[in-house]
Amino acid sequence: MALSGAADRLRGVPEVYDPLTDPAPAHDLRAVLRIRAFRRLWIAFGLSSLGDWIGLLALTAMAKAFAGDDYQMANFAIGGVLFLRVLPALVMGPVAGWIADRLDRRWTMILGDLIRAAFFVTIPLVGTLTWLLIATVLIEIVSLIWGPAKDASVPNLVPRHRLEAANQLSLITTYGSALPAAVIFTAITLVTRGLGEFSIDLAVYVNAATFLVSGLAIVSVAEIGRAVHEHEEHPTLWRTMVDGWSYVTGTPVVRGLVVGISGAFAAGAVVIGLGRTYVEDLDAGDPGYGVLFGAVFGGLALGMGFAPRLFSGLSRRRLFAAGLVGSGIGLAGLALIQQLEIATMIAIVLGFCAGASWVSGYTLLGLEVPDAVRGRTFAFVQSAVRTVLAVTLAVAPFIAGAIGRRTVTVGDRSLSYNGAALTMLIAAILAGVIGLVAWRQMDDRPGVPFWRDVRRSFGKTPGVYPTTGFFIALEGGEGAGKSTQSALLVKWLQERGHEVLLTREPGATDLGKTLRQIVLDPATGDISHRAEALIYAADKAEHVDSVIRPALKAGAVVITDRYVDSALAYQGSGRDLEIADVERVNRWATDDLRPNLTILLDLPPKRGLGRFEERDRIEAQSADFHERVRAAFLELAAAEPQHYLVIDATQEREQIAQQIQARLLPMLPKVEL
Ligand SMILES: Nc1ncnc2c1ncn2[C@@H]1O[C@H](COP(=O)(O)OP(=O)(O)O)[C@@H](O)[C@H]1O
Ligand SMILES: Cc1cn([C@H]2C[C@H](O)[C@@H](COP(=O)(O)OP(=O)(O)O)O2)c(=O)[nH]c1=O
Repeated sequence: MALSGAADRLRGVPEVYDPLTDPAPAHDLRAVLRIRAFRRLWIAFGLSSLGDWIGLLALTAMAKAFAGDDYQMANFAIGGVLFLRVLPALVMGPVAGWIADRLDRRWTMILGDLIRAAFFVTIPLVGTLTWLLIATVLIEIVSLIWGPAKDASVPNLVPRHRLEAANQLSLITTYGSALPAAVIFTAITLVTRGLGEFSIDLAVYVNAATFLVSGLAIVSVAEIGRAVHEHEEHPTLWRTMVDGWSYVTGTPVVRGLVVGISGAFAAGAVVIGLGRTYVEDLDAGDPGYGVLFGAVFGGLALGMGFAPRLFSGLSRRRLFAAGLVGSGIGLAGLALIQQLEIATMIAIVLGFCAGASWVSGYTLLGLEVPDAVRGRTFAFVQSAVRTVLAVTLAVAPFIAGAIGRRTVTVGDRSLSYNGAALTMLIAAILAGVIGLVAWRQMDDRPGVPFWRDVRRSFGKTPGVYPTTGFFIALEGGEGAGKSTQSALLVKWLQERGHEVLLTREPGATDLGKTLRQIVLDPATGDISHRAEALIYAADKAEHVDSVIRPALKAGAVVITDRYVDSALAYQGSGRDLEIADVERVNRWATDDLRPNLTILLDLPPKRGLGRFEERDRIEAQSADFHERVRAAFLELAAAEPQHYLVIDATQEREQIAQQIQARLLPMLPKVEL
């Protein structure tokens, strides 16, 4: 890869960026932005989001201006705008997804942006409240089709393992643009204060301009394409809606995700909806509301941006559920602790948890749902989320108002509470319950304690992935078929023109042979577990330094039969050592060099050991030992699916080989012919 790259540079051929061979870790946001098509979509989308927020601020301000001085009228007008913004989603969310799935996604987005720009321009030109409300509905309908078209295109632009980072960026952009939008809006209205109503008109025009530019930016993203429907009959609209609904409700994982994503959203919305009355009860007024609002949004952005990386030891499903429970706990904290400074900090944590949940939920959904129904499903989620938003924003203050402020006296103790706090407490319980249900339904690591996963997240290094050559590790228990598959793999790679080096641990170097002799000979007897771990680690250090790294540097595909995961599984989980300690030693020994792909051949230990008769010192360990080893391998793979291929090794040799080839094909460096 590097050799051909260097040769290309010498010949003056510009190197084509290939996202599949980019060695940057999967969560690297910059790596997604290196993909040109996605970058353009992202810019367009960022502008649309910015416009959306400016539009929200400008239109509410304008509605108030149209309504005049009457306080109640002004509230109705503002309420009307907010309500009409969510109404279309409630009525036609699924239909919008159906339409988005049928249409060319690129043209849907381009036209959608241009139409929205045009509608926005007409609002100040016509200048009546009625038209403002009608235009709001029309703009919202267009947005409803635009959104799913955008969401559904992302998986076609970025490789699977970068989908999470891409979705994270989308979400950060959606909510991150709220702040610059507020600044722009304030700046416009401040600067043009003397111009009266024109000042808000100007904000609306700026907003229209962002949509115009966004539409033009998408013109250049030719890769977006449309969903594949070639051999499919076109079902009726009604059928599609019923199918969409039954698909979402009939697939437990998808159903759990939709419920959970809505729950995360509701937790944030409760704070926004109740925030104004909540801070009033703290005697904090408007600035307090601003701070609380900012805290939730800030936390949300932080959660979306950093949670997956910070908690890299948690699987996405676990992060999703834990985020929900965390939001519930945060809400309960807000309800119980009525002091602005602490409440602000809790609001940040709450936003963070909701954001973490949301970004992992979206990512999981993108991975679970097939391309042909993705538009429909995302549309479904969006309408579910908007419904929840509308209901929460409308119902929460109502409940709070109905409860009012009360003081209960029991004996000589009196307890004061207010409606907003109590409503938050109810919402907290709901969010917590949804989170726990999601956890129970979707946990992909049963039996692994949550806190162990969390602890594992900290102190973890991202690892070094080879940028030249390609590094493959085969892992699995005894007799899983590693030697068999590595031989088949070598043959296949060589046929495709790759330079291949097959090696193994322990014992691939002179030093290694001696160490192997010591550590595997039954005559060695019982040695201290730490000594055993260090011998294996010493073998690895020599192996990486004198065999693996030089071969990778020369551009070869290196296949090793066992690597660091074996040490983590055998010495870490099989023995009584702390996995984290074994990991530190081995990361140091290998200079943190990690395989681009680890192929785990998973087999019940009995079947593997049954495949041969002799036993070395390790193979002779108890059945429990081998069960723990197997579980440890699976756990390692589950935590980082983008770097693993787990294969059911009870299958036929050929079948296994084909699955390995299919996964490797798009990842391998190009061969220079
Ligand atoms: N898919 C398979 N199904 C049945 N037997 C297999 C399969 N793959 C390998 N074997 C046999 O199982 C034994 C162990 O395989 P091997 O590749 O040496 O495993 P490992 O290197 O993981 O110890 C060998 O006798 C091999 O022929
Ligand atoms: C690389 C490595 C292997 N081992 C064990 C696993 C195996 O039982 C043994 C290697 O034996 P070997 O016969 O080479 O492996 P296989 O069973 O795949 O043919 O060493 C560790 O305990 N720690 C390690 O770090």
